[in-house]
Amino acid sequence: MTRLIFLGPPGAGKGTQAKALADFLNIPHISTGDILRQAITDQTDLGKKAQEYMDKGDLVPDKLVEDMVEERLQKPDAEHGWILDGFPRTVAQAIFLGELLAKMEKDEEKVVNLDAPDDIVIDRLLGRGRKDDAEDVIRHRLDVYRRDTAPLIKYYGDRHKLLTVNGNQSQEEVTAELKKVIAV
Ligand SMILES: Nc1ncnc2c1ncn2[C@@H]1O[C@H](COP(=O)(O)OP(=O)(O)OP(=O)(O)O)[C@@H](O)[C@H]1O
Ligand SMILES: Nc1ncnc2c1ncn2[C@@H]1O[C@H](COP(=O)(O)O)[C@@H](O)[C@H]1O
Repeated sequence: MTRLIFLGPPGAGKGTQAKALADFLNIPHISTGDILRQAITDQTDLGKKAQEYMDKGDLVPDKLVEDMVEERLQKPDAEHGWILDGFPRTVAQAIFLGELLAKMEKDEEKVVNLDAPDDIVIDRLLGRGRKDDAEDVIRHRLDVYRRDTAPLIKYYGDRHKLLTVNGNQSQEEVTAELKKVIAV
């Protein structure tokens, strides 16, 4: 059973790799950013609440994202594994997820830390062209990552759940390294 969490700065390639690996393993790729962007497109209550945070590159409040993830992980397609991309992003979210998975008796998750240097990820994101990929917003998202999300590397390392993969390689090389690392 594969339950993987992808950690890493914006632009490290989490979405790209999570999608490739989820297709390969035939399990759902659950991206909280994708779910939130869809909610904005659909103009749901959640989307309306999330939009101002996302446009600025700030984190959406924990409770909104936690409820969304709890609902998603209980869907039938998530029964036999998943890859979570973009969640958790704060220690509070990690504690929430740990308790949720323990309650669901599915708490043998592993965490992949996919890293790449700032100059590389900034270049990649400028080329991606999403609404929140303007340079000032990218730099803010990197600051938010360092302040709120990077502490999760130690959090999961302390719990012996952390695997590390170098995101500063070609997409094919990263995929190959990932497959090797998750096989151990
Ligand atoms: N190994 C790679 N080499 C070069 N470009 C890459 C690589 N991996 C991903 N990219 C490109 O970099 C951009 C960002 O990748 P991706 O969306 O997967 O990152 P992310 O970590 O999910 O970012 P975010 O957290 O901002 O959503 C995309 O345009 C993608 O095509
Ligand atoms: N786990 C999350 N907590 C708070 N805010 C989140 C979370 N996941 C996504 N967001 C918001 O969505 C954008 C884009 O996320 P990507 O993972 O880069 O697609 C992010 O900046 C937050 O505003």
